[in-house]
Amino acid sequence: MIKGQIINSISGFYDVVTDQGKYRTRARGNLRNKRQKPIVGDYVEIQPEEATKTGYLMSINERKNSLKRPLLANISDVLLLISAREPEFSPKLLDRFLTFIEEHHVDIAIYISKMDLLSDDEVTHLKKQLTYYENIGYPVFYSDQPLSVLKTYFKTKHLSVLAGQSGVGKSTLLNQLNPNAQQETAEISQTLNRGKHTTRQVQLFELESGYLADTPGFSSIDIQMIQIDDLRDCFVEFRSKAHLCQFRSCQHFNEPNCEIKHLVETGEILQSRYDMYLELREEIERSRTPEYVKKQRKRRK
Ligand SMILES: Nc1nc2c(ncn2[C@@H]2O[C@H](COP(=O)(O)OP(=O)(O)OP(=O)(O)O)[C@@H](O)[C@H]2O)c(=O)[nH]1
Ligand SMILES: [Zn+2]
Repeated sequence: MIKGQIINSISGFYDVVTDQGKYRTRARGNLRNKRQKPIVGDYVEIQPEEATKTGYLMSINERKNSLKRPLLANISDVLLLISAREPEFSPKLLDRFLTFIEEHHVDIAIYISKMDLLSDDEVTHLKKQLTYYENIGYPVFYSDQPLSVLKTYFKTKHLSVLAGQSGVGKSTLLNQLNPNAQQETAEISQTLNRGKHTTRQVQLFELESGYLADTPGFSSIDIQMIQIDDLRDCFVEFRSKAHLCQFRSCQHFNEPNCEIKHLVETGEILQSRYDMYLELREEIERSRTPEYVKKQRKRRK
């Protein structure tokens, strides 16, 4: 029996990378009976068949975390791509994305693409805007920096996920980081066209150390599934200062002696971030999904 990690899943086959190479495996019957469905990112044990580099997937280790869209386990961080232009940079959109991703309890870094479309003044302005985000703890990268800066960051990560709206440059960046990516994608599509009932989960691409996941479908921002009481914790700078509020359960809304509201007044917390918090609260309140249903769905995760 050997240990490895699933890096690809196509039509019931799981490609598992181990110290001894890659094996194309199938889930063993007992896994299926237990209704344990392996997903990309899972650490597993396999029974290898050396001659054919195939094997059986015998067991799945407990997951550190998991995402639903894309379906992935054990991710180390999300690299959120936002374009400086085309589509135009919007702090509101950035805040929405951050909130939505924070809800999954993963590390987040920000990458600003298409910096070449800005004038020098616009570059200065945008970078100034983003220092706030760096100060609250998000690493920020820019497409006008050498790629080596981003590569150094990835050296500390094992399984990263690229996220962002359509057209921001995810594929472009992926191809810069891994020049084989385009070819790998083409090969996978070819395999898929040949199969009949093909379902593709998500594809991992190799980086110098670790993997990067391309994410079809991570572009929608489904704020509605966040429970209203959890929303405040999706704002990192609120989270780190909330212990200074008078009430532990403070929602930073209309409670007295709220440190967060105080910090908004002094300018230490960005007014636009606080406004977004209120906006999202309202959106969640207006959503038709009752809180008890969300709680149930959350429990099932
Ligand atoms: N000027 C400029 N254009 C870029 C940059 N990055 C990407 N683009 C262009 O933006 C367009 C969209 O890029 P993609 O890499 O396909 O974007 P994507 O995020 O993968 O889009 P989806 O596949 O729809 O999710 C393409 O025409 C790219 O050539 C950049 O840094 N500068
Ligand atoms: Zn408060």
